[in-house]
Amino acid sequence: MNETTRPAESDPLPRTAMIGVGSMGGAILAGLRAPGVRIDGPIAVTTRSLASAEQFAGAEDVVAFASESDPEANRRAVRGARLVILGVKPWMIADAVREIADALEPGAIVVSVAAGVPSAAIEALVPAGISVVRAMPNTPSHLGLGATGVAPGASADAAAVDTVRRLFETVGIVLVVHEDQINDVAAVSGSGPAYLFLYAEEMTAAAARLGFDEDQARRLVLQTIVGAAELMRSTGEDPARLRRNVTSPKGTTERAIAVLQDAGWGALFDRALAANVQRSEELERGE
Ligand SMILES: NC(=O)C1=CN([C@@H]2O[C@H](COP(=O)(O)OP(=O)(O)OC[C@H]3O[C@@H](n4cnc5c(N)ncnc54)[C@H](O)[C@@H]3O)[C@@H](O)[C@H]2O)C=CC1
Ligand SMILES: O=C(O)[C@@H]1CCC=N1
Repeated sequence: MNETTRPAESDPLPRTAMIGVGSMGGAILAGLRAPGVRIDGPIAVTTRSLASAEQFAGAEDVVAFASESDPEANRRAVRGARLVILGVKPWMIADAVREIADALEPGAIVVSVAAGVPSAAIEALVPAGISVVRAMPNTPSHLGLGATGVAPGASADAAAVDTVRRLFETVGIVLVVHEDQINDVAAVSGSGPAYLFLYAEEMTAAAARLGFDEDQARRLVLQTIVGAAELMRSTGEDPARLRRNVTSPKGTTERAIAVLQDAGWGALFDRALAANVQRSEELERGE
């Protein structure tokens, strides 16, 4: 596993197209549109609805095509692109790839962010010479705070991996992994923001039950999460040590932590991550 971080300055990314701009594609797109990110030409995107495409009207850095009103939208978007990001749902990937296959530029790189779609399934549908790379990003990419696993398919050489690594470094940190680890990346960081949001929901609800109003509860919980995350990030300290700093012997935190640990907190994460990986494996089997 090989981790890299966002570079201060690098060559422009090659011309890029994105098929499907939903939660994940939209987050990547927002990250790519941030000041300082340099791309060779406007990013071509396709949305399903015309209304979604119209939000980009007048933008200089994005050209949008809507597939509901233009049957050629996806093919138009990928023409001229050296880098094509597939941002549709896993079960739509095969149809999308069949649709664009013969419009792809020779030598283009196709990046799929879909959970549970092996690179080989995409490689079987594209012309020879196209490189397929899998990526497993997460939605904080929107703010340049993403964590992405990148795994080459058999068709991708080191240069293709490097280009995709650079793409995702513009929106956060990147781990280059073997494809057999990509489901694990999905379980940890791909889905990870949702676990944190669930924690925030539950903490806010519990705080409200203690008597805080909704706004007070939200502010206390949000600032606690942001502050604790920033403390971890800025000090680089082991979270166990930071936890011990909060946990006075015979104090209040100790009692609460004991409740969480007695409830099997650690084992619960093992089960949740295993369930996540299992779901990726089901998607691989088309279930
Ligand atoms: N949401 C997340 O946090 C993450 C999602 N992923 C992967 O990202 C992919 C997309 O997931 P989401 O963004 O959550 O789904 P989504 O439903 O929000 O986005 C998919 C988008 O594709 C569009 N679309 C569908 N068919 C299209 C077509 N023929 N032409 C153009 N656009 C089309 C839809 O209108 C929608 O906006 C999935 O494969 C998922 O496994 C990966 C990592 C994290
Ligand atoms: O829930 C999903 O299937 C996708 C993959 C990782 C995060 N969201």
